[in-house]
Amino acid sequence: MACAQTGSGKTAAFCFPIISGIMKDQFVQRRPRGRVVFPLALILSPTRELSMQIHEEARKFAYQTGVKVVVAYGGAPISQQLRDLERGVDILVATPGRLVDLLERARVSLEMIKYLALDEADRMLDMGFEPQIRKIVEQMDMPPPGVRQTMLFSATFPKEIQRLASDFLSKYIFLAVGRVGSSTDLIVQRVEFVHESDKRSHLMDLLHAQKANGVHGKQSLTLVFVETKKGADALEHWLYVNGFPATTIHGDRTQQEREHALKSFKSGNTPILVATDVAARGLDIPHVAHVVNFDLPNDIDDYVHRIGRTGRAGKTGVATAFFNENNASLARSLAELMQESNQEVPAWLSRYAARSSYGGGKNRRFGGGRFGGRDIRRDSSFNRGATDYYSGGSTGYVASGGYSGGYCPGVTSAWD
Ligand SMILES: Nc1ncnc2c1ncn2[C@@H]1O[C@H](COP(=O)(O)OP(=O)(O)OP(=O)(O)O)[C@@H](O)[C@H]1O
Repeated sequence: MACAQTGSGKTAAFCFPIISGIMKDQFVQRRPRGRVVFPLALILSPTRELSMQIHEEARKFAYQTGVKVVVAYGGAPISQQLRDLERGVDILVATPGRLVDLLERARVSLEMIKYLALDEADRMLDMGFEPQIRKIVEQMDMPPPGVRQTMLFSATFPKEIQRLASDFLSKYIFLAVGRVGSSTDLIVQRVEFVHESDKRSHLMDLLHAQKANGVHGKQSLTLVFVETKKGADALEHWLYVNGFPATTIHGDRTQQEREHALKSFKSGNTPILVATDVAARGLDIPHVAHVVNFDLPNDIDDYVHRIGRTGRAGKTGVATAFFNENNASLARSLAELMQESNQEVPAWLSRYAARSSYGGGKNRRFGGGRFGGRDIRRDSSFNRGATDYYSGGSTGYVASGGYSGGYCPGVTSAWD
């Protein structure tokens, strides 16, 4: 179970060990049985675009190794994906829905899986995805934990989800770089008080100011997050008629439209992308200079992922949030997060924070101890072998700004 801030390079952190493991152990690739294929590794991610991105990265990393990487995701014709699978697959990158489809059609068997990676693991295991993940991991033919190696990666890891995740692991190591759920201080975070009715004109002011400062165009893209699909379409249209070429990505658009929008944004043809949370996690788009939370999410972890679309791989970025009374339940967690990453917290936000209590909205990570920012096995309420795990007197678990890990006795850490 591994946590590190957005943009810090988690994709490589799970891809390299998988590729290297496959090469080193020289697993005998099982020949397809009829039309069934037997991948050795499975990487699951919550969105189609993220699966595509991981596939592209993994293919680069596997260049000339002979390790074959194939992707399968929904919304695209299955026939091409089946043909790709038939050409051979060592690592399968997939979204859960399409994978279940392939398993039910008996075109993929998980019998030979040695490595299972869940990217954005907390999202994969929250309400929406848990049944599909359980089906894939526990009810098909995948080898049990211990026989396969399971890796869970995310920048955030709420307690409850850590608990759930432990079902898929045996004697696991918890690794955290920095504080779990924190945002990188490469991102300058600004929060502005904007009434609902003023949001559009405020956004327009921001965009005009950006333009005046030369921060506009191909080299400095702006990503605007809104709450609803309808809201995304409406804002895109409004921006367009007001002279700011924009495009949009959300769940009601066809996959082709989504891919086209992303391409147009990446290339700078439409330097503004209006998106729902479907674009919040994992997407690595160079030159995103500004993330605007036009509508703030209810969950602070979602905020962390959204702003993490900028300030990646050592680059700096800016994130602006429009806050008003409707977001009061987020005030406390937002103020704490900002403080933690050395940001200036406006006095009015601190006042909101002082008035509100934890547990508002869907602030899962405040379900108990602050930030859920550590290995839950250290909590006395979690008894499943907790003492055994730590009787080795290992190191601290999550140290702010440093590396830390919790180990089972006899397990060596990557940092030793
Ligand atoms: N060692 C490295 N040196 C330079 N760039 C790197 C290195 N490792 C990763 N990168 C680059 O950093 C960027 C961010 O990596 P990646 O997308 O894996 O982040 P992440 O930690 O998965 O973020 P998120 O939590 O948002 O999914 C990518 O463009 C990647 O190519």
